[in-house]
Amino acid sequence: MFITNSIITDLIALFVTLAALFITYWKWTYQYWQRHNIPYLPPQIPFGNITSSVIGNENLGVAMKKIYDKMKRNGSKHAGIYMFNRCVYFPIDLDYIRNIMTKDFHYFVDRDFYVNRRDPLQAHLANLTGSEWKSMRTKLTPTFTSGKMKMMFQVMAECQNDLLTKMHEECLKNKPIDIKDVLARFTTNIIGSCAFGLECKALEDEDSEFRKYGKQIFVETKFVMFKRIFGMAFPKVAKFLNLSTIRMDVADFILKTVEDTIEYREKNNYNRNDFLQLMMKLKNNPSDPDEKPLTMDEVASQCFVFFGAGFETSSTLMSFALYELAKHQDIQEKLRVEINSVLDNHDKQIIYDSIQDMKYLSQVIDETLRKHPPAAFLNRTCVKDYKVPGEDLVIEKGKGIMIPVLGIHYDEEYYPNASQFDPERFNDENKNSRHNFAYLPFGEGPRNCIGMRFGLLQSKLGLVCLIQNYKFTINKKTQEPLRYKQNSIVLAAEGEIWLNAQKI
Ligand code: HEM
Repeated sequence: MFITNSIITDLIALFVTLAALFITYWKWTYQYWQRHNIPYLPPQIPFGNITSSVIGNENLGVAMKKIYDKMKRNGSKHAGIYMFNRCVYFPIDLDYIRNIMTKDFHYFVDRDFYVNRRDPLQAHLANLTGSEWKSMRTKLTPTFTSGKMKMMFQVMAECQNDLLTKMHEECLKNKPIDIKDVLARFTTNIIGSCAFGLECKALEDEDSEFRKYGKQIFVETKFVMFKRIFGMAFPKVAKFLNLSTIRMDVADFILKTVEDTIEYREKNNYNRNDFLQLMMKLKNNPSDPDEKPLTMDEVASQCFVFFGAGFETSSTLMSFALYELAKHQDIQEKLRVEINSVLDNHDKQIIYDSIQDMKYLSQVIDETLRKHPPAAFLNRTCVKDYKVPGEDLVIEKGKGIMIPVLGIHYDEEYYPNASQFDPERFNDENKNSRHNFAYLPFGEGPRNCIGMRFGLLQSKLGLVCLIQNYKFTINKKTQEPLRYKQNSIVLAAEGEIWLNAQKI
């Protein structure tokens, strides 16, 4: 049934009508924050306030920092942004952020990421929501106490010999070192050993499967990044389209590794005090008889997130720390003096207690995480209508919340001369004089990073071992000023960090 005599004219008319409807609907959506009298920045159809990240070359965390800077300059305590046509609440005042992450946490229990639960390995702690998350978090928390960390330290420490051997080989080549790659191999070995009792051989073997698949988890194509952002903006459409954001070959590898290791342990009655053993207990005989045992997919999902979250964030932290230390030789030397003097008091042994005694090392790490937080933003979903205290605003159930970590970490009000690397910002006096929520590298509240102690410990171990033995300088292959990669979940340097290392 044609309206005109030409099918082409009819199709054009249909297209124009649909485009007009789409634009009208989008424009109407883009009045949401104005209707609620909340400060906002003018959005652009169709990507809203994230055009630079979707089609440009800008990391999403950096885009959020720019929004933070503008809104803060305007004196706003909070704002509203648009991701495609999704309305997202953007708190700026640190007390508002504290309320969301801790005091009123029960309104904001879930994250605001798109998850396709039909994909394998997606039932992990970081993705779970509501009561499923709470129950899993309670089960996994005992794995990460300081007592457990102290116990695991010996296993971690054994991995430093392979790190030093690798560094020795790299130095013999007389070429710049891609330090992130070396350190990601080191943390892959640690997490493989501490979590699964496996020797990953990522430092020794250039083609180690763990390194190959580990890398795949974080190498994001533009298309996968687009699907992630699209899924955040349109979770229902993404679910309907069954959009997948996981690499099936990586999922198959992890699933098979976990299945084989569990089978071996069960057949041989082999017990090891590690993360996998705890998972096996939750699968076979949970302590509470009313508790549903974990399925193999659930067990493998937790292993997957611990593996992924465990090696990439810490190796990123160490790489940025070495970058800053290479740029600031005085700070590098001061750290080396502390390391040598503490180790002298511990028979030159890098043990758990000696690492705890290194105060300046903690400051260097804190300052690195301030300047280069691996998670440049955090997010939450509002799970029931929430009245913002002191404001005439109710955040409706289902709305997303974006917490601009990178923006806060560079706010001159909290960190004067913020682009300067200065570990003294984290001495006791300066630390105590700042608002607690001005520093969020591990998130905050009940949903903060469960592996924080583990991540800090392995990063400290790696830095102590390297700074004690090598002097680092920047190689000119490093692209400066440093820019962050666009298609990367964890903040990473564009073009990698290339260092020269000289044996001491
Ligand atoms: C320097 C190292 C690390 C950094 C900077 C880091 C950072 C973070 C951040 C920012 C979050 C989100 C917190 C929030 O939303 O409030 C997070 C969550 C998480 N991290 Fe880490 N992380 C690190 C190391 C680790 C390690 C070593 C593991 C595991 C072995 C781990 C496992 C997790 C898990 C499972 C979650 C989700 C927690 C939940 O939803 O309950 N992380 N991490």
